[in-house]
Amino acid sequence: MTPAARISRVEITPVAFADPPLLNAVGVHEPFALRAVLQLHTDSGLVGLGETYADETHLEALEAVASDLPGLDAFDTGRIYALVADVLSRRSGAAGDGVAGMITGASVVNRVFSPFEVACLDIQGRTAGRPVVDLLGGRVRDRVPYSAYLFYKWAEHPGADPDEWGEARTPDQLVEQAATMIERYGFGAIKLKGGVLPPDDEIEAIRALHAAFPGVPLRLDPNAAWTPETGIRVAQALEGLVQYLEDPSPGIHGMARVAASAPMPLATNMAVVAFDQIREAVAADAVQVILSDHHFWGGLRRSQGLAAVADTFGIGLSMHSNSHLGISLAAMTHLAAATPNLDYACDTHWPWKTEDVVKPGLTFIDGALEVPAGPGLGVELDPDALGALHEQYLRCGLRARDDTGYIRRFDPGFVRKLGYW
Ligand SMILES: O=C([O-])[C@@H](O)[C@@H](O)[C@H](O)[C@@H](O)C(=O)[O-]
Ligand SMILES: [Mg+2]
Repeated sequence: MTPAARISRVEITPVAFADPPLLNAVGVHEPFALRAVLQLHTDSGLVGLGETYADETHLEALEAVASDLPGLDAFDTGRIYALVADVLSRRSGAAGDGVAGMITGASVVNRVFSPFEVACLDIQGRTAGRPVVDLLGGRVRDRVPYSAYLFYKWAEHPGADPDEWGEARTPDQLVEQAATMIERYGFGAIKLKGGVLPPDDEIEAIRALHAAFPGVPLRLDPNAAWTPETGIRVAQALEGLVQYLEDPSPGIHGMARVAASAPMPLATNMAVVAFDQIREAVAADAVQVILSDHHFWGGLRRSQGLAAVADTFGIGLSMHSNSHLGISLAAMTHLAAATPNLDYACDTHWPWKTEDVVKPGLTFIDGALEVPAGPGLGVELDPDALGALHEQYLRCGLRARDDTGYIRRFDPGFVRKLGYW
């Protein structure tokens, strides 16, 4: 019988890694993105890794759970889920939000549980000598395709040197950005983060990408910056040009109005971010693709639960990404490899970062990742890199993601674009 993997100690390390000035509907990325790295130690000397958001309210919730974990078995994730729910129910202000960019309605229990579950699966895999994908039902694909994630961006953070990507404000600059990303990683699908320029400019950008990369599936995601009327107009203008249109308008009802007249599927990581929102979305036929994200859907196994629900209702499944490091990329890859209906190329912010905490890094070939061979997640922490990025966290002074506050330092009249155009 497999020995128990008793958790003896939990370490939570907030880190900051350099992030370019990427624009979105609510502002611009700050010079550093924040993440928390979890290390679950067992009596037997194993260490399981997890990665999650690092906004202060989230860190406090993680710490509260961490102090109750020692003594539990890493195979007992059901019990650990109940413990997370219990710990959070006893904390005032546990619903503290502010972690995931524009994801605000997700379940706090699922968000807090997620990195612990991933770290437990890492331990389970290391104990059994098997990769995490095998604990999720085994691989249904050996290679997981990802998409090129394009952003409008400034050439540099104010006061800093230009970054290697340069400015992107015009269709030509976006085409150049896509060409570089595809040359480096081989991506076979392209997503453009929109909601930055007026919709007609973003339609032009998609037309330019379509002309430059014929046959490559395209997606546009304005993060609900448009009214439903505009969403319908843009959707019709993009007929035949995009694979899906992501979050054109706010809320389940806004999405349902656009969906009724849109010639392509609508995808979301904003209108449906928790299990209790699915019923209403299905009834309204508001979304045709859900972007899963194990960081807020409650870990890898719950994300597979989401996959089963999506399959039941004929809803497609893709994968969402915020800025992340290699532990999360490994977890995303194991999950996607084991989930049959997760068959769109996954999102990843990966090309935008230059620093990491794992070794060896994962390598994209032809736009896809091979499932790490394992055991567990198949990535190892680099203690020096972890220490350096933790120092960077301490020095940089950022304690929560605030794209709006940052952009308003340079553009005081900036307005967040929710149902704006
Ligand atoms: O990082 C960003 O700017 C993205 O806009 C991110 O916050 C979103 O959550 C995400 O990428 C999305 O697909 O909506
Ligand atoms: Mg999105």
